Amino acid sequence: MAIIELNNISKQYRNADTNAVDGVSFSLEKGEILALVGESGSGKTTLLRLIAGLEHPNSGTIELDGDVIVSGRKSVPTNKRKTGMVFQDYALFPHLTIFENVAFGLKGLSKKETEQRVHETIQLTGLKEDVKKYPHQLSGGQQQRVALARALAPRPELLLMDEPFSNLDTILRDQVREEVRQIIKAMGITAILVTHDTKDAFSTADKIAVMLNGKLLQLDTPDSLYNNPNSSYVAELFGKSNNVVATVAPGGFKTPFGFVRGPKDCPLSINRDKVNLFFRAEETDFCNAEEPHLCGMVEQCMYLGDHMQLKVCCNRCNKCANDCKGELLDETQSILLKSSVQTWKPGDIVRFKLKNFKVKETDSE
Ligand SMILES: Nc1ncnc2c1ncn2[C@@H]1O[C@H](COP(=O)(O)OP(=O)(O)OP(=O)(O)O)[C@@H](O)[C@H]1O
Repeated sequence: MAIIELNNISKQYRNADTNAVDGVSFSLEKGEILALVGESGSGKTTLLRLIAGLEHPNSGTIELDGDVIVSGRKSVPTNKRKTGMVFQDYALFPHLTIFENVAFGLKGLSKKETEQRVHETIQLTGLKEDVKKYPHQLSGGQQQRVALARALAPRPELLLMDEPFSNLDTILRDQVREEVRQIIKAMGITAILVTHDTKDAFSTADKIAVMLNGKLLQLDTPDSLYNNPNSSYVAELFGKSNNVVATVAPGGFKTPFGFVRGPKDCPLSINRDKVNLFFRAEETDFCNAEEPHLCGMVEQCMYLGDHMQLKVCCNRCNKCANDCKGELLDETQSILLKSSVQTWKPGDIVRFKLKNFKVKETDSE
């Protein structure tokens, strides 16, 4: 059953020319974690605030746990929505202890019930030793957990988190992401987190929604978004990708880098001469001149720690046995390859094959 359902939600701020959120619809099942990703100004925070009740949309409806909470002028107040919120700066009360911070949102419970609920939540979030401390006595990661515990203590149906990891350093961030996911999953709560960091999204969420200019471009599992992006914008957001223009030929495709044999399940009912071959930098293998291969020339090398990223242009010299010279469609095309060997230099000839690629009739943008 859907816990949250948005239908055609739009929001235009006063004096703005365009919608900050533009016709967004999606639903989430109980227990799912969704990450909203997108560049700055794409509308992520506005969407979260609309769900929380901190903003009201110009149009559209929102249902939470089967109840309509937003429709026309109807807007269930924030404190009556079964949502919990974790803010980017945690927004803890500095003069209250951790216990008091976590207890803050608990209304209508007896003293005993409050104590029990706070202790249960604190236990889950691993803060048992810290209940009597004040926020400034805790590390960033611990404060993050207090903010999470405070949002979770009232047992919301939906947890909303705005850039929850952005104040943490890289090492702590990896650890806290994992902890947060485990806590949310252990409680079976549905959650939406806003982030501009795709690593946050990949490591924490079950589904990812990509936003641009207020619109939802694609909502899918991390795997589908990575392997089947519906636009070059989404593809680029999740890692370096290549989109090579190719000519359809018997048995495959002619590209500026050589001939690519068509996969068995390739949609060769393609009704046009030119297509795009989409593949990621890591979906290639280097090979030698004796086996069928594509080739190009290294134009630029970039050291990236454990690997090197090569910018490869089409090979305009005659050193390679692979006859790609006759098939040049667009000599200006270049691709990115990833190599664990770090000895490449500009001008080197690269021979490679595609382990995997997708044929796209047109780029959907
Ligand atoms: N209170 C406001 N009044 C007017 N315009 C606003 C307001 N809040 C946001 N906007 C505008 O709405 C658009 C979406 O902003 P929003 O903060 O939702 O994007 P975002 O994706 O969360 O960005 P960021 O990652 O930088 O936080 C932007 O153009 C922003 O300038």
